[in-house]
Amino acid sequence: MLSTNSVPVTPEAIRTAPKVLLHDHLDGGLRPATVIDLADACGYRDLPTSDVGELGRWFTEAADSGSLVRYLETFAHTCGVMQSTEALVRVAAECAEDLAADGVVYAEVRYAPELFCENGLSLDTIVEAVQEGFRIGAVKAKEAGRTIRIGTLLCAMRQNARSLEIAELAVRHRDSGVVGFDIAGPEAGFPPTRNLDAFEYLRQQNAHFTIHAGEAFGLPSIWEAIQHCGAERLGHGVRIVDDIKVAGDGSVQLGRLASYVRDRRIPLEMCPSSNVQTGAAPSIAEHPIGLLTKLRFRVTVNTDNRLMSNCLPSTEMAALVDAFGYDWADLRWFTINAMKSAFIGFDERLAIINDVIKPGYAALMG
Ligand SMILES: O=c1[nH]cnc2c1ncn2[C@H]1C[C@H](O)[C@@H](CO)O1
Ligand SMILES: [Zn+2]
Repeated sequence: MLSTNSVPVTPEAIRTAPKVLLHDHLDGGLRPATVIDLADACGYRDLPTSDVGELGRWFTEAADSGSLVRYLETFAHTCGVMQSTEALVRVAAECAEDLAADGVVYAEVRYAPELFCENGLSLDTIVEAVQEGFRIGAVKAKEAGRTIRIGTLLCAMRQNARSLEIAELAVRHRDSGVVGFDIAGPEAGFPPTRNLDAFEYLRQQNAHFTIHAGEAFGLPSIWEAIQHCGAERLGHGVRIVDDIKVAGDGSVQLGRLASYVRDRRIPLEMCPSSNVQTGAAPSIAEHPIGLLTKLRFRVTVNTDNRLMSNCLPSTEMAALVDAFGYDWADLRWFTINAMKSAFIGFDERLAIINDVIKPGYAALMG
């Protein structure tokens, strides 16, 4: 029951609420002005425009293609300007600052180190530069009165054959901020089972991983990710609705895979705006997140790519409030779901839930 002293659930108030982000790509979250600065500094000449406003709009429009493969083409420009340690440090620092300014208290930010080797940087140097950037950004955020903790996920690209090497890199850096592993890139034609050796290695090492699955391909991809590979979480996972039947009278029947995902509390890293852009969902209002939330799957709300979707964690939540009428209790539920599902240790997760998230929402709920 909400108190009469409850703060109205406005976009501004949502920005102040504590939020947890599990699915955000470093190379999909640059500030447009930074893309232009970095392009100038490194002599990258392929940007479609050097006007900050136009470039921001270009990324959103180009990503708005209805296809994951075309959406992914826009990353050529961000990765193109991230080929030096200076650029990586800057992008990571700004990422931490931007997320903290939006009220994020814990974020897992991911990227594929293999995409930043064009000028000869080693994979280890790349990871160290990004960690340094996150450290600097968190310090700057602290100076601005915001506390943020960032964990890093390393992605291997599905179309390349480097996943074991990247999994080993993640384990090598596990004590300096890398908390897990993922596979990203085109889903159709690149099933997660192509990377079984990497997943086997990670499980042997007691390491954590999530898998992009059920975004541009359906149930077989989700089933393989969970039952063959052992994914702890699903990146997107929207297509799990293909295994749920809603009858005309509103009664709902879950298939075996959907039941398994819900029963095992497998976290769904849902990214509504990104899904509308790639065609995985027709609109925010018709996004499966509404049904999955009603059915109490372990739903979390994420940005995927802040630059390509022109979004922030707070604006994704505000869009859901608009579409589904969610209140503070719902937003707190998404946030606690995400914190419970993070890849950092139990004691740290519990401390953030009890000391930061619950008091933050209590203040808003009155
Ligand atoms: O939503 C996505 N699905 C699959 N791959 C993605 C998505 N968003 C970004 N990526 C890719 C492009 C990036 O270069 C890479 C690593 O962050 O991950
Ligand atoms: Zn993603």
